[in-house]
Amino acid sequence: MSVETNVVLYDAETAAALDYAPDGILQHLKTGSYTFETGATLPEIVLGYETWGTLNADASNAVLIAHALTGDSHVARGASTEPGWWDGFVGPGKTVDTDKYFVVAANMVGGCSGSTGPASLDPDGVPWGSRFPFTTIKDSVRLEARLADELGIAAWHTVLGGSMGGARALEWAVEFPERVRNCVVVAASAESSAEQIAFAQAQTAAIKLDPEFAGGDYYANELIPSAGLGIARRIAHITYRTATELDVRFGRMPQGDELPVSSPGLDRGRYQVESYLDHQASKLVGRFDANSYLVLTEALMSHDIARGHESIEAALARLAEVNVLVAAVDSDRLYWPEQSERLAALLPNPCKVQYITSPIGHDGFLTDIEQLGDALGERVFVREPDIQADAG
Ligand SMILES: CC(=O)SCCNC(=O)CCNC(=O)[C@H](O)C(C)(C)COP(=O)(O)OP(=O)(O)OC[C@H]1O[C@@H](n2cnc3c(N)ncnc32)[C@H](O)[C@@H]1OP(=O)(O)O
Ligand SMILES: N[C@@H](CCO)C(=O)O
Repeated sequence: MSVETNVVLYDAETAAALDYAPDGILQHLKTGSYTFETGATLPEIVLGYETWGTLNADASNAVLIAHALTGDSHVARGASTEPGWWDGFVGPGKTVDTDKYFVVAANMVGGCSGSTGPASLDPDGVPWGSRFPFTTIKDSVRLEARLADELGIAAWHTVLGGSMGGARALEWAVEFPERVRNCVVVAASAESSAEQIAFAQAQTAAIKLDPEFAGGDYYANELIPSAGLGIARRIAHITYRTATELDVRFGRMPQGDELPVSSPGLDRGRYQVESYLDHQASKLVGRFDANSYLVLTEALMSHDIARGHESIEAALARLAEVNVLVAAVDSDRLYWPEQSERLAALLPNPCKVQYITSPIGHDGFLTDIEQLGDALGERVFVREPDIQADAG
C-alpha cells in the first residue's frame, strides 16, 4: 500500500487499523490506570505518539525525542501534510536519520495534543479540569516507559530533547539508566532555577487571575481564559528571545500604518514588538489549552532530578554507563549556559558542553538545532556505525 500524504486519511482510527504505522501520524496507546508521583490516581492514561522509520530486529535503533513546553509529538513531517518542528533535523538522511533509526515522540501527559490532560473526559464524560493531578517530569517518563514496553523497546539508543524536552530526556536517564544508552540534553538543566520558577509563576498567575479561568473548570463555559493564556505566552516568549534580537529586529518602530507611537497617549498605535508579542499570544491561544499550560508549567517548575535521591550528584551518578551530551544556546537567558556547564561538570564522565551559536536566545534550540549535527554525528550516532534498520 502506498502512503498518501494526507493527514485526514491517516487519522488515529485509520492508522490503528493499518498493519503498519505511517511516519508522523498520531497514534494512541491506552496505558491503563496510573498513580502520579504525588499519589493521585487516574483510571486511564492515553498517550498520543508518533513514530518514524522502522524498529530493527534487536530493537537497538530506537530514539526517543521529547518535546518542549508547548511542543508536541509532531517532530517531523513524515507522511502527514503538516511540517514538524524539527524537520531540518529529523528525517531520511538528516542528523537523526529515520532511514537508520526508529524515532518515537510522545505527547506529554497533562498536555493537549493527544495524551490525557485536563481537557480529557473522566469516566462520567466530564472534563477533568481542576481535578487533573499535579504532574511531574518523572510522571511523563514513567508513562513513556510503558510506551517503550508496548513497542518492544527495552533500551533507547538515544533519548533527546530541548528545553522541557531536555529535562524529560535527562529524567529518563536518571530514572531508567539501564534503558538509555545515549542522552542528549539541549538548553535544559538538572533543576529549575529560582529565576525560571519566578518567570513561570508570573505566567501561571496570569492564567489563574483571568476571570474566565473559573478555577480550571471552564470547558462548558462560553468564554475561556484566553487573555490569561495570552499574557502567559507574552511573558514566556520574551524569555525565549534576547534583548539584542528584539532591538535589532523591532527597535522602537511603530507597527505598519497604525497610529504613530511617537505622540504619547492611550490611543497610540502599537510598537512593532507589541504587535509581534500579540501575534505570538494569539497563535498559542488558538492551539493550546490553558489548563494544560498550567499543568506542564508546574511540571517544569517542579523539575529537580535530585528528588528521590540524596543530591543532584547522587542522581547523576546513576548515569555512569550512559553517554551524555549536553548542549546550550550561547545567548540563552532562560536556560543559562552556566547551568548546562554545571550539569556537565556534575556528570560521572567527562562531558564538554556543545554550543549552538545564535543571537536569538533560548529558541535557538528550535531554529538552529542543525548546528548540533556534527557533534551528534561524532558523539552519539556513530558509536555503532553498523546499526541498520531492517529492510521493509
Ligand atoms: C518545541 C516546540 O515548541 S514545538 C512547537 C513549535 N514551537 C512553537 O510554536 C513555539 C512558538 N514559536 C516560536 O517559539 C518561534 O516562532 C519559533 C522558535 C518556532 C520560530 O522562530 P522564528 O522563525 O524566529 O519566528 P519568529 O519568532 O520570528 O515568529 C515569526 C512570526 O512572527 C510574526 N511577526 C513578525 N513580526 C511581526 C510583527 N511586527 N507583528 C506581528 N507578527 C509579526 C511573523 O509573521 C511570523 O508569524 P507566523 O509564525 O504566524 O508565520
Ligand atoms: N518555544 C518553545 C520554548 C519553550 O521551550 C515552546 O513553546 O515550547
